[in-house]
Amino acid sequence: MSAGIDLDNVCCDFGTFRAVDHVNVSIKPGEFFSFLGPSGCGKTTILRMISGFNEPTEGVIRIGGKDVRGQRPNQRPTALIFQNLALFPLMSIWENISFGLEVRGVDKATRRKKAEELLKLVDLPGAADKMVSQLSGGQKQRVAIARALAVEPQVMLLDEPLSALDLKLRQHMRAELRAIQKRTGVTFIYITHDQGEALAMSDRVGVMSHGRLQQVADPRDIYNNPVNGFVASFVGENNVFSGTASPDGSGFARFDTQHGPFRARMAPGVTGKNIKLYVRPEHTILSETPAGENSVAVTVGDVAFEGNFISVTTTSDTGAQLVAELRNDGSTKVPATGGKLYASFDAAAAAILPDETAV
Ligand SMILES: Nc1ncnc2c1ncn2[C@@H]1O[C@H](COP(=O)(O)OP(=O)(O)OP(=O)(O)O)[C@@H](O)[C@H]1O
Repeated sequence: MSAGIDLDNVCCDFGTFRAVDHVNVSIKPGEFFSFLGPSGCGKTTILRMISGFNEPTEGVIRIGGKDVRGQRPNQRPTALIFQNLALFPLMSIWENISFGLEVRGVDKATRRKKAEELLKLVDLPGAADKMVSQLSGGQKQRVAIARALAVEPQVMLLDEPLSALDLKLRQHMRAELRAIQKRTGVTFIYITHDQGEALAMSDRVGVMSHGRLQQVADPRDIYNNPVNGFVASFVGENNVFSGTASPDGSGFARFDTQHGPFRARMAPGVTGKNIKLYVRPEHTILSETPAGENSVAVTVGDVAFEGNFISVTTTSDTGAQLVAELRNDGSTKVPATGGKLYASFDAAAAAILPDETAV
């Protein structure tokens, strides 16, 4: 069983400081939803309000359609997993997993059976009688998930559970977590400041800044169609230009900058003083002759070999820095530092966006 969660105009104040500011989102039953944002943007506070450790100052939280205001954490159908797993070192793995059931008075044979089922689910069959110290970091993480699932929560709340693991294991655990979520069908709400993690695992991502939800969309849309400069910059890299836009009424605009005029996408309704043009390094092309519109003469600076791509930092004659990422297919021509080239980008691959716009 899984439940949906509605956050309806939710605010959370600590004294005069507003940590969560009018957050509105409906998370569907069985969805893998991530809150993504920098440190201090209010992610943990949202999770704590859903689990009942904090109450909203304003607004309503519904779990499975029911207003949960006033319900204590243990009365809510949620389970919380932290980075710090707090497994019991003196208990075996199966005892750790079934601890919540023991507290509820479930008999030993049923507990053991349930623990073994859950160990299969998290891909650790045969680990029941091991001790915590005999497991690797990733295996401990799976035991923590099994322990949380043992009490059959309708919603799992995960607070940066992978951040203590090394990079390779973290990447492996992304796929594992996603698979466990799909197998159980339980709603997962995951918080992280790691964009790769959020994009790789989630059905939808909510990007947060300063307590406000900036955009809620599926990972592709977050990356390909960020609604503002904050989302564009937090999720991926960009070349950024300041300037003045003149929309042409067809979803594009001329953008006058000190480096010359450009053309880029501009959604209707985009206004504000702090609009800028954003284009991703992988959409920035280097060529020996100007390549149509949005072309700037540049000098090649740093060339960094990153394995699957080559990152080339260039500077225009007017002082703009443009980074181009060239995909390494084994025969990619690597530009020489000091070389004179043209950097260009397609108008459809660039977007004119405001700084921040909360949803
Ligand atoms: N109990 C509290 N009292 C006062 N301020 C708090 C309290 N809890 C959180 N805050 C503040 O609220 C803001 C949001 O904190 P929160 O822990 O939700 O951020 P976060 O996005 O989860 O950050 P991190 O990724 O660093 O954990 C921060 O500025 C934090 O200092």
